Amino acid sequence: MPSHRYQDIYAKIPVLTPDRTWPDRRITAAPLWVPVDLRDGNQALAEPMDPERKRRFFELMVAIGYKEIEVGYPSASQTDFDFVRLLATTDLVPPDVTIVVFTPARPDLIERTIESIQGIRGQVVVHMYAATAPTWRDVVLRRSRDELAAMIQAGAEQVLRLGGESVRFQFSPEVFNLTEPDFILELADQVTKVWDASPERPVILNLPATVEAATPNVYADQIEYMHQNLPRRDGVILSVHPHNDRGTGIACAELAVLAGAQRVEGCIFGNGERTGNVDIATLALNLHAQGVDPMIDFSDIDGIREIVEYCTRMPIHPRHPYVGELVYTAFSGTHQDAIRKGFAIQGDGLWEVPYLPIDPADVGRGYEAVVRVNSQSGKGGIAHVLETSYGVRLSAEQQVAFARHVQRRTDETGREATAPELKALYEEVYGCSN
Ligand SMILES: CC(=O)SCCNC(=O)CCNC(=O)[C@H](O)C(C)(C)COP(=O)(O)OP(=O)(O)OC[C@H]1O[C@@H](n2cnc3c(N)ncnc32)[C@H](O)[C@@H]1OP(=O)(O)O
Ligand SMILES: CC(C)C(=O)C(=O)O
Repeated sequence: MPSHRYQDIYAKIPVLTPDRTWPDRRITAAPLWVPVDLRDGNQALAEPMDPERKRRFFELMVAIGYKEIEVGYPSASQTDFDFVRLLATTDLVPPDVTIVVFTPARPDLIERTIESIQGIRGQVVVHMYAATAPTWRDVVLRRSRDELAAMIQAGAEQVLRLGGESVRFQFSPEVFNLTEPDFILELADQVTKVWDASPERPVILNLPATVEAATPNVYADQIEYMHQNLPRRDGVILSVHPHNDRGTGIACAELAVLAGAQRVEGCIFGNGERTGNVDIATLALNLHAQGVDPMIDFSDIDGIREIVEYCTRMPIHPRHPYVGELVYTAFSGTHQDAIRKGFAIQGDGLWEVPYLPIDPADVGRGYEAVVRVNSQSGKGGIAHVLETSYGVRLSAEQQVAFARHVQRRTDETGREATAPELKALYEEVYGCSN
């Protein structure tokens, strides 16, 4: 492998160490979740969502409890523009939900963005981004730091001038995690000054790991450094936007919250550019599994999944945390045995069933699929299936003996033995139907 072609983050930008407190903290409350499925998720799809899909997705997000929703990139396409107009001219946005629209720092596109939100009731966040990392500055925008700072200043002023009282401002320095920290602080100072950021009218400073570039502890340090050094900190909502290039988007988001982030952007099941945006369902249900109210209702996770799969036209992997078809299922004998014993003593109190981090019923799943039998299974699992599916109780000796029959059959076929197949085999072996 030509690994010599790559360098770690320390060779690229200064990574400053904060007065580090995040390793000793705990997450005791959910941050503000902001889904970007209709923008970052949508821009990553081979077939972007049509108006009907956008609307269904939006209604889903409102129904499960999101309070701030990025609804699109109105200057990118007529579909996006028209969707924002639909929200502005109907009562689809409840009074307690704030919508966010996304724009680059280009005067014509800012103008078009502001045009799209005319007439929206309540507050709207205009989210402006600009690439600030050295490679993007040099290669993509071909602007010096000063030129870029001037462009961002002009964009922030334009949004303020055109936006009116109900608009709030969000700024994202793109590829924050690969931008020099002193430049981020300079830009943060600039935009919060333009907007006169205050607790009453805070500016959202969103610090994206646009492309993951280091271990999550580095991102946590970068976020905590900002948390401790940002100018007008009480007038800033510190937001993060992790992607998943290294497969550590979840860890980055969780450590970032420990490090001071108040708001997290992501997509429900992690759709998004390349390997995806951070997965908000996993983040939220990780909190639920630690006894913290996630503030989003995932009690019908399969209903949510159906809509997300329809809108994105992408299937969800069977091993996907919390929602995958197989994530509450054990095929292996010792796991099945432990689950069965756990179920036998589980009451209404604290959830203590081994190998099941949460009760599947919390997300609307039944218990039928918890134990499935194949050649890796043992007597406990087989007995569990017969008992829960058919009320057939095997004695201890029968369990041992019947498991040998099942083992022979599953070794022969190489397949799973379904509950009806186990019942048929039981009848074959014991010559009875109960
Ligand atoms: C990390 C992110 O997710 S960023 C969001 C990415 N999302 C999208 O791109 C989806 C929607 N995009 C689009 O519809 C189009 O790209 C548009 C309408 C925004 C712009 O379209 P076009 O004018 O055709 O330009 P194009 O798509 O080639 O974009 C590149 C131009 O934008 C400039 N640009 C890129 N980012 C920014 C920014 N944040 N602010 C200002 N200009 C920018 C580039 O420098 C380049 O300009 P140049 O042609 O003068 O070199
Ligand atoms: C927040 C914006 C700029 C974004 O989508 C990203 O950086 O990934």
